[in-house]
Amino acid sequence: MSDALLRLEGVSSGYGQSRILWDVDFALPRGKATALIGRNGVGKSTLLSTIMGLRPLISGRVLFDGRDISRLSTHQRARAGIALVPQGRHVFPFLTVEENLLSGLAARRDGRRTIPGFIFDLFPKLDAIRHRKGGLLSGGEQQQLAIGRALAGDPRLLLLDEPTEGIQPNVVAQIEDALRHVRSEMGMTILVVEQYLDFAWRLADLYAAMQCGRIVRSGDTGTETADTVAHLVHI
Ligand SMILES: Nc1ncnc2c1ncn2[C@@H]1O[C@H](COP(=O)(O)OP(=O)(O)OP(=O)(O)O)[C@@H](O)[C@H]1O
Repeated sequence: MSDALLRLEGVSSGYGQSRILWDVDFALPRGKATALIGRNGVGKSTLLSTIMGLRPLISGRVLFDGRDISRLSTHQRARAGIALVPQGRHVFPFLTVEENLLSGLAARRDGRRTIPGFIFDLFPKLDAIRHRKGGLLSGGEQQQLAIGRALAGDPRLLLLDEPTEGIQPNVVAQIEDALRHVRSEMGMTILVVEQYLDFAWRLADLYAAMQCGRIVRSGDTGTETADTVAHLVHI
C-alpha cells in the first residue's frame, strides 16, 4: 500500500467552461500535515472543493487510500473519511452548538450518536456554549465549531480552508494546538490552505505552493523557510 492517503493524478477542474486546475499531480502522506499556499485566486479553494467532490473533474482521477473516488458524490467521500472545514465556516446559524456537532456524526461509519468527548477537550469553549445558536457565535467560536463538526465525523483526512482568517491570536493558538493534537495523537492527515504562513509553517510538515492552477513547488517545512518559499512563488 502506498504511504499516500490521498493522491491526485492529472487533475483538471473548474467552473463551467472556465478551467482553474491544470493537470495537478499531488499526494498527501498519511499522518502528515501539508500546507497549501499561494496568492489569492490561484485555485487553492478549488483544489479542496475538487477533492471533496464539490467541483466536477474535467480530467484525471482522485485516489483515496488507493481507491478511485473520482465518481463518488460529496456525501460518499465524507463517508469514506474526508472532511472539509470550508472558508467562512458555514456553521448552521439556527442550530445550537450541540446540534451543529451532532450533524457532523452523519459522516461516521460506526453509527455513533453522541458527540465524542475529545472535541470538548480540544475546544472547552464549545462545551460552555453548547446551547447557543451557531449564528450568535464569534468568528473564533464558529471556527472551533466548524472544526469540531468536521472531527465529529471521524475523518481520516481533514481539509481546512484558511482556518485562521479573521480569528484573534488566542483562538488561533487553540486551533493550532487542536490540529497538532489530531495529527500527532490521532494520526489524522491534514491539508490546510493558509495565507498566514507562520501558522502554516508551525503546523505543517510539508508544503505545496500553487500558481495559476498548478502546484509549482513542494517540500519540507523543516528544511525551507516560509520566507524563502513565499519569495520563490511570489506570495
Ligand atoms: N463559483 C465560481 N464560479 C466561477 N469562478 C470561480 C468560482 N469560484 C472561484 N472562481 C474562480 O476560480 C479561481 C480560483 O479561485 P479559488 O477560490 O480556488 O482561489 P484561492 O487560491 O482559493 O483564492 P483565495 O485565497 O482568494 O480564496 C479564481 O479565478 C476565481 O475567480
